[in-house]
Amino acid sequence: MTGVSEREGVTLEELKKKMADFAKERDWDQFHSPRNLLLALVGEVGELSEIFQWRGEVPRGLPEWKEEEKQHLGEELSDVLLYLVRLSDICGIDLGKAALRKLELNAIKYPVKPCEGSSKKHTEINNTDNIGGQ
Ligand SMILES: Nc1ccn([C@H]2C[C@H](O)[C@@H](COP(=O)(O)OP(=O)(O)OP(=O)(O)O)O2)c(=O)n1
Repeated sequence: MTGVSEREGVTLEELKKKMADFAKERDWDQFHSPRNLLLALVGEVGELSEIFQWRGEVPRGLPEWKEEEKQHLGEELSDVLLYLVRLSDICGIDLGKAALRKLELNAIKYPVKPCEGSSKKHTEINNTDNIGGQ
């Protein structure tokens, strides 16, 4: 597609505003209800999954993928992000703040020492252990 901007440092606030403008200009606020947005989000997660479906595990950075395939991946990831941002906005959740808080909670739930090198769920971790490599 031509005339599509590519810029670094985009913020959630900016995406939120652009989605709100996009919907308003089209008189689509009526369709952007929490439930509709959630279903749209899940649909896009399905489309994202299809890209990886049947490929088996793929190496980080997707070195074997064609440029068109990576562009398609970027589009589906963006659909997921945009619906997530919009859903959060419509529900009155500040997604940036909520995500920062969640990161802090994650750090408490998964302290470095017992979790290092382990993919165990927090419910299986004994804080007095240094599990290492499990
Ligand atoms: N009611 C709608 C419909 C679309 N969009 C926006 C958000 C998504 O980023 C994108 C989704 O558009 P499509 O439903 O056309 O889905 P795709 O872009 O994935 O196209 P396709 O399903 O043809 O692959 O458009 C929106 O905000 N509200």
